Order: sequence, then structure tokens, then C-alpha cells
Amino acid sequence: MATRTPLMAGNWKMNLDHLEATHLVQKLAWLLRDAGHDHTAVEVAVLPAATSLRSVQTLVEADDLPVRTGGQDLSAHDSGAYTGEVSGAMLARLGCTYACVGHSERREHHGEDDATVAAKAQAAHRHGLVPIVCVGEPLEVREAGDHVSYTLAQLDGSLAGLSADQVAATVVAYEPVWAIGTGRTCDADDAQEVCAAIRARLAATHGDDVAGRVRVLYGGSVKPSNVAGIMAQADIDGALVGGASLKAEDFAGIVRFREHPTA
Ligand SMILES: O=C[C@H](O)COP(=O)(O)O
Repeated sequence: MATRTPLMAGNWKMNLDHLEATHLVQKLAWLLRDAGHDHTAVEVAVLPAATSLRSVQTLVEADDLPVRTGGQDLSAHDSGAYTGEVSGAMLARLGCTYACVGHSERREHHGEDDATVAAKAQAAHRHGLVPIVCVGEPLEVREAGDHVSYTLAQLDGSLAGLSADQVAATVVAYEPVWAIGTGRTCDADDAQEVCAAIRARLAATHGDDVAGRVRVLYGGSVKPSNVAGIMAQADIDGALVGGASLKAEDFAGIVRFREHPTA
């Protein structure tokens, strides 16, 4: 069975200017170092706003901080007349490892459909970035009991056109929309149900080896007090964290999930 290194990714969304962002990443790194954090055991990444990426990356490189960086989005195009967009090449040039694509806030507020998300995931791979592909159902779908089929359809559409090797090198984030920023966490068992279904679908479409290598994250109101139960699930390999990643102590507590009781 593949060994998957847990990934804790902090999505800072449209928060923090570049000075605040550098302060936060520095504080996070100090807290993790003080705690003797082994970054090979749990990988840590932050996704700052595009305006902060350069400053954060410069600090990470200069101080050799145990934190990787990524964009919150990227263009499906490589360059050209696409005002306001940031290309994969630009993110790669900044030293980013990751690019989040298909976050529900992009899907909702910017009309991104699965085809757009797939094009962005392809663009990420073209530039050597690891896409964090977000999927997950809104509340009415969950209440109707259709959350698994809905999420798997999003998964299929969002990974369309990727080779098996590219899928294996993709991170999938299951984020039930109703749990994002609401304080309403999906029960660990319920999150596991969908994450297991995601892995089973990847096995069916790309084989057991690929499915065993893909890291599947859970996202939605993750905090230090609930992370251990989430991480105890067999098919959950990390978390995509919003609000709690804006506080260095909380995000460091999430990274150190093994120190918390699971119940
Ligand atoms: O990208 C992160 C998710 O949207 C989760 O956000 P949250 O932790 O604030 O619920």
C-alpha cells in the first residue's frame, strides 16, 4: 500500500496584505520549529493571496522555512491577453509547489464549471505545479442524500484530460460547501464516506496504484479540536484549512494533529 505523507494546506483566501502574510508565515514556522516539527512527516503549505506570494516565498527561501507555498487559483491559459489572471508559469517561477483549483468559492462566485477546473488542473501540471482540486456538495444535495454521486461527478469532470501519472500527482480536497466557514464540521465518519468513495472512483478509473498515491484532503471548519478525529480516517490524508490557518497557533495545532486525542 502506498505511503501518503499528510498535507496540511492553509488557504488564506482574500485575507492579509503582504506584510501580514510574511508575519504569519514566520510565526507559523517558529511555532513548528519550537515544537520540533518534522516536515517530512507532515507537509505544510500556505496559499497566500497572489499579491503576497512573492514576499512569503522570499522569506521561506531566505530562512529555509519548512513551509511550501501555492496559489489559490491559476489561469487555464499559459500567457497572453487574460487581464487579471496569473499563469502557472508565474506561480512556478515564484517557487510555488501547489495551485488550488475549483474551490467552491471560485465555482460559486466566478462561475467555474468542471471543464474550467479540469483545464486549470491541466495547466498546473504543464507547469510542474501540483493542483489541489476541490470538490464537494452544497447543503441541499447533502440533505437529499446525493452527496457521493454529486461529488464523484465533480471529480470525474475536474480530472478530465489528465494522464494517470498526473492524477497520481494531484491532490483532491473534499470540501462540503455547507461546512466551509460555518463552524459546522462534517462528521469524521461522513467525511470518510466521501473520501473513500473518491479513492474507490480513482481506483476504478485509473487503477489501484494511482488511487493509493493520491492524497485526499478534507476541508470545512477544521480546527485543532477536531483535526485528530478527521485524520484518524483511513482515506483522509490531510486538510485544506481556511479560517484556522489565519492564526499561527491554530494552524500549528492542526499540523501537530498527532498530539491531540481523537475523541
Ligand atoms: O479552503 C478552505 C476551505 O474553504 C475551508 O475553509 P474553513 O476552514 O474556513 O471552513
